[in-house]
Amino acid sequence: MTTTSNRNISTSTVRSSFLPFLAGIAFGIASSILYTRVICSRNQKSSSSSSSLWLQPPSTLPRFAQEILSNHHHTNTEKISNDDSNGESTNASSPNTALSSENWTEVRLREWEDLNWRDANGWQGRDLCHNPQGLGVRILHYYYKASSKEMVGVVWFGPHAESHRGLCHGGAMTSLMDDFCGHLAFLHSTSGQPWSGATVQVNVSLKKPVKVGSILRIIGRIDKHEGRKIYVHATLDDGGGDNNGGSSIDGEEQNKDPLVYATLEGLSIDGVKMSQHEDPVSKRTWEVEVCEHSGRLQRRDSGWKLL
Ligand SMILES: CCCCCCCC(=O)SCCNC(=O)CCNC(=O)[C@H](O)C(C)(C)COP(=O)(O)OP(=O)(O)OC[C@H]1O[C@@H](n2cnc3c(N)ncnc32)[C@H](O)[C@@H]1OP(=O)(O)O
Repeated sequence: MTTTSNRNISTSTVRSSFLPFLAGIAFGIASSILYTRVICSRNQKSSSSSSSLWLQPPSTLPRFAQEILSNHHHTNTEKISNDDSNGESTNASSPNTALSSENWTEVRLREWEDLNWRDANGWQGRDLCHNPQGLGVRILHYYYKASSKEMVGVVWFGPHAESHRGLCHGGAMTSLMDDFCGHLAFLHSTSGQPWSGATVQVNVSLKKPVKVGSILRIIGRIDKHEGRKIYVHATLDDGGGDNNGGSSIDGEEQNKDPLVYATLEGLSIDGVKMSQHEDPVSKRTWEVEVCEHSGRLQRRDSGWKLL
């Protein structure tokens, strides 16, 4: 009797303490499934949507960039000779006005765009600023005007340019300035060849932090060409207009002074040969042509004709 009742007591005790335990486990499993399915999928969604935001520059460029792209549209081959005339300089501080003067050519190097050609012709990696798949600082376009020795570029600061919490590394801005100084000097070089010269000084003044994901403008000119020394001044800014968030009370866009993020005083030495290669690629020259697809003037290296 005693034994049976003890058994009953112990069975019911076990039942009463085991059931909540089982229920607890079931609840735990259900919660973890719920967490995995709902919370994690939400996290995955947000991380994938935020990362996809940053994999490419935005498809809609700011107004200054659209102006740059539309204002250099030419089809008249007569402009090619004008473009090469080394005329007097224009005011580099009003670039959008200068852009409408019809003498800008898009600068294109095959090694920036044709990655198979690049790999087959001695390059060993990807360009720091011109890699079409690059996620750091990426120059989307360069336009050059020989008559005023000016260049303007559209630049995207991608996710790999980040330093502290959504802000870009000063080195990303400085890399951009180095590239700008070098290529402007190459375009102006007496040799008429890409990569002819070397940048020896890049004095960059960082004025304002650049946010990751920004599209900015770099604009500059050759200040002086003394002997082999080419002095370059450039400004990284937001292009003015509506890019700094300005709009008038009636909603119309205001033209504001551009916000300046950095300035450059650079020096390149003309004609320095940094590479020992002696082949058709190293003998390329700059050629100005009307692009058969867009009808736009382009300053392309002659390597596009090399098989
Ligand atoms: C074909 C492949 C080309 C690749 C090009 C790559 C594009 C680049 O811009 S590379 C970017 C990084 N830059 C570098 O790595 C450059 C490193 N520097 C060097 O290799 C050497 O300094 C080099 C080869 C440029 C020197 O060239 P060299 O022909 O000997 O010039 P050098 O005679 O020393 O100097 C010429 C003038 O520039 C001046 N100068 C040279 N370096 C500097 C400097 N850092 N700051 C100020 N002035 C300078 C000299 O004082 C001299 O002035 P002056 O004529 O009044 O006496």
